Amino acid sequence: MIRIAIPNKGRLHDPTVSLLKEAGLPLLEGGTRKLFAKTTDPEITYLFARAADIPEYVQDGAADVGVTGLDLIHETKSDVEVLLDLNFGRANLVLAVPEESSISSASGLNGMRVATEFPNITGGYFRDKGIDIEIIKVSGACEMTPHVGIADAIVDISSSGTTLVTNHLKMIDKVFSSSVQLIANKQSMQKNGKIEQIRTALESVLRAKGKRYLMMNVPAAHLDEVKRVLPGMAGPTVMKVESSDSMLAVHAVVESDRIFATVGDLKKAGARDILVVPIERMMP
Ligand SMILES: Nc1ncnc2c1ncn2[C@@H]1O[C@H](COP(=O)(O)OP(=O)(O)OP(=O)(O)O)[C@@H](O)[C@H]1O
Ligand SMILES: O=P(O)(O)OC[C@H]1O[C@H](OP(=O)(O)OP(=O)(O)O)[C@H](O)[C@@H]1O
Ligand SMILES: [Mg+2]
Repeated sequence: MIRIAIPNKGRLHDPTVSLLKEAGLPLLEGGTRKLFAKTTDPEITYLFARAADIPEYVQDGAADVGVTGLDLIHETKSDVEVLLDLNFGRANLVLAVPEESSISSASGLNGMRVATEFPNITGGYFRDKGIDIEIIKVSGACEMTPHVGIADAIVDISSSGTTLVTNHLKMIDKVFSSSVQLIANKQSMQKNGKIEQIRTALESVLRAKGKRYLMMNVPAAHLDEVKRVLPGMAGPTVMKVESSDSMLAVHAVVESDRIFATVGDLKKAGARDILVVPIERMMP
């Protein structure tokens, strides 16, 4: 039996649930007030927990696998296996001071107070630089603290940067770069191959996200031109069209961000009836 801890609410909940569904492990019974949910695999259950608690749940074996932010894994100093970068929930922990402050680098904060929800990461950052500061631990609304005389600077999460601007703060350094990770308990890793299967399924979804499947008909006389347009990764696959002697069906996998240009070039090279299809999963 494998128990996977996933964020019960907050901004990580929905994207986590969607990704698991795409990987073939949908939540069968949901609802944010539930503690557990089943999936199509009888050997796997979901446990709903706060994103910040998941690293320790996984470290201690309350869950075998977890989905949570790298910042939370480091902050809690959890001893877990990081299996896969799930490539969403990207955010930076940044060092920021009031807009009007003359301080422009971490060293300018020697002897001052820094408010944060991440005392361990923040402490480590300043220690590594040999800068002595006092950490003020807060559990939210960190941006407010410099304006009410509680702190001189903050280390807080920033993604679009809007919150900093709204609160008249400016970033002076990037402290930590985070995104959501798949993690596992170290002992559970040895239990069976199920965790590796989960990792592979998620990886195959992520790999497919940046790709599209292209299908087209190509008159045989134009095949060489069409092949020149199609980037060299895999294929293309070329098949005879049964009803025609001179027409070929060509299939290829193409990077999503090259689709627009590639389709134009394929048309010019003589391809017709071009279809662009999303790919659900790609296994090597
Ligand atoms: N813009 C953002 N603000 C806050 N956290 C973010 C942002 N983008 C990504 N994250 C990541 O989300 C995780 C925090 O998840 P959590 O569930 O606590 O967020 P939340 O949506 O702010 O929940 P809450 O409403 O309880 O504060 C961290 O790993 C953090 O790096
Ligand atoms: O750079 P931005 O895109 O503006 O995002 C960053 C902000 O979002 C988060 O706050 P959240 O909404 O989670 O509120 P909280 O502080 O109560 O957790 C985070 O703590 C920042 O304040
Ligand atoms: Mg928050």
